[in-house]
Amino acid sequence: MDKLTRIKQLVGQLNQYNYQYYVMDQPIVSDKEYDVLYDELVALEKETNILLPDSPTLRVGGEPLKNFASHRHTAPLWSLDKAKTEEELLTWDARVKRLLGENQVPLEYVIEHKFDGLTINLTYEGGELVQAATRGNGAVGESILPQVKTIRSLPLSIEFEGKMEVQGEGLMKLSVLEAYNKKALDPLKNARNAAAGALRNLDPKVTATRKLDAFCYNIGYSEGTSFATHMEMIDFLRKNKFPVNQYIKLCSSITEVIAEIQQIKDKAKDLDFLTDGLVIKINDLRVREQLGYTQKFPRWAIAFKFEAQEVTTELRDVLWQVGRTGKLTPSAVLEPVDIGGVTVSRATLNNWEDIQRKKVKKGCRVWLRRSNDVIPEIMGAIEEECEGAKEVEKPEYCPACGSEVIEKGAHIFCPNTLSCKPQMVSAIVHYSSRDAMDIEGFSEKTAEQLYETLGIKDIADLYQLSYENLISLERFGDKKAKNLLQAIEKSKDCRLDAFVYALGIPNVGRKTATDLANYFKSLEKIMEAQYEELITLPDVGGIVAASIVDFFQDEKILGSIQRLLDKGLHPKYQGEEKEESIFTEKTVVVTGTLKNYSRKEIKELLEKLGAKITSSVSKNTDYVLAGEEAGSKLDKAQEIINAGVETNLRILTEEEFETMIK
Ligand SMILES: NC(=O)c1ccc[n+]([C@@H]2O[C@H](COP(=O)([O-])OP(=O)(O)OC[C@H]3O[C@@H](n4cnc5c(N)ncnc54)[C@H](O)[C@@H]3O)[C@@H](O)[C@H]2O)c1
Ligand SMILES: [Zn+2]
Repeated sequence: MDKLTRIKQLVGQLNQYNYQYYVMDQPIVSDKEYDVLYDELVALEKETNILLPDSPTLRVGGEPLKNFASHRHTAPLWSLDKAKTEEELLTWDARVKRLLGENQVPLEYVIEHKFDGLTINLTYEGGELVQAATRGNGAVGESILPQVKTIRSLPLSIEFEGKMEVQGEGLMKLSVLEAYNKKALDPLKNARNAAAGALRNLDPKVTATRKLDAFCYNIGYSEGTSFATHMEMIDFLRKNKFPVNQYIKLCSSITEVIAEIQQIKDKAKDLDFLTDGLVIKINDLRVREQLGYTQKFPRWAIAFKFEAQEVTTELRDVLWQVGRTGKLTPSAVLEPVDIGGVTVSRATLNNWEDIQRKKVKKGCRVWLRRSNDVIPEIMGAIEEECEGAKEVEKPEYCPACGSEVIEKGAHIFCPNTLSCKPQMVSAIVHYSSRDAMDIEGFSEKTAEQLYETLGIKDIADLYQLSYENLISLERFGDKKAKNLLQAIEKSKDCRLDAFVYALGIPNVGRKTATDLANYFKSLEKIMEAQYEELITLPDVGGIVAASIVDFFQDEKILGSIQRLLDKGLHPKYQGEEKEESIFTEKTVVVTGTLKNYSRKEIKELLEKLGAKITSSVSKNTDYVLAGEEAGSKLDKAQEIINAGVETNLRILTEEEFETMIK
């Protein structure tokens, strides 16, 4: 293909993607796929000097929708040039310095998050928010004032009275998106499009249901004030109570910028809002004026893009796997794809209902998102690319044992708890795991042998195994058999919390098992616990409480537990574990904000160290642990010490505390 043809093809394709992304808020390719084509176009245009008039490299964003009134911005809005590597960043910096020429001042740079939402431009006049608009094509956007007013963090009135345009990004917090998707009939695939789609919805009531947020980062125009630097401008925004993200870093060289990027790059995944990189800007606004703009970007700023955490790929198949509780979970088989530097070929689809809601079919292209290094999740299908795709069939029979399955809520179960192999094998492995009964020597392989060769169909059967049984198994010698028998015997004398965990109650992890043991102190009491009482425990919510109650109402389970007890199992409550420490029996007051502990964490740690925690300071207090911005309690402690009365009271900083417990 000759280059002109390819250029025409790319322009056509990218304009189509732009339309889907900017106008419809329904992208059909990932940003990564878009960027690859865009970069190819930029390179070809440079090489051939051919620039088609409708090339996306000449234009900002997309055209405004006719349904909204259009709004002409006083100061135009721009796109951002981007760098993906340190070299590209250095090239940008060199270009800036070259443009500034000889007698330039040393440059300062600010780094901010690059929020991935919808650009909003807010107009204030006489201290009131009078207009809000999308970026549109940079010169003209859509007027979306009622929609923007649903964002509670944006001020409707401010102190400053001149005319001013404030730019920011409207977004949906990731936790809000997750909560929304749990209930939504039509789950949202991505936080950016969720925010963009909500703000460009004609009905502000719909916008309000999405509970959007915003961060402001620029003043495009302001009457009667001027700022020397970006930092000054940001201060002004903060003073006028605009939502400004707390992260902003001032650097005095490009080397410092690069070091900072290295520092915070990996932390971006943990933020509660979507970002697609960082923005680096020259701090001095007069220098910005000198540098000016290209057709599309400011020359004084650049986006440093991170590796995408969202990609698209093909869903090839869905396999159903049977877990310990008999639940069938769908596991997606994908065409292998690189996501954030890792190649993945499997992903989670939570359950049958999830597959329906997300409208995914075998052969569809799907959106895949990776967060916090867990297994990536399929967010939804690209409906335009599901042609010829086949429905995922709802399993009628267990893939492992062939039993007819049953449905409970959104989930599908194999009811054959007695002879469905994966259920029994994983139940044995869980029961004997270190945090549970700690029976050494139970690999998955061994559990399979017991199931297949010895016909173990119930955990209680483990206590019936004989030396002859075990020695008859493949890869079992005298020593291995004896050790295993001994470990099984030893487990009869077990701790209550370990036993409760070993039972494998759905939604009850090790921590909850310990809490239950500490609270109820005996197996009988836990088995009889009522829902109302369970939910009074600190970390037990409705779902966990209901699982516990249901579990102990199941006849089969009660039978199993009884058989275990008949075999001589004796779960004992051992009392709460407390470490002997300098804090044992000491009275401690915590005040102010600690850097390394939340209130709950420090309370738990101190309790574990044996301290008594109280809330008011007196001369009988032993320690006041004072974090930042400690107030009246710290003053009171100081007073007591200064008064010279007889007291053991000591004030500790967080650092001192940490050295003491080392
Ligand atoms: N998937 C698709 O189909 C598709 C289509 C078009 C564009 N895109 C994506 O969008 C990118 C280009 O889009 P663009 O021009 O809208 O955006 P951009 O990536 O060029 O960035 C400019 C925007 O960044 C935002 N921003 C966020 N935080 C900021 C901060 N701290 N300071 C300044 N600005 C900040 C602003 O809203 C500004 O408008 C492409 O690289 C591509 O990844 C994807
Ligand atoms: Zn089964």
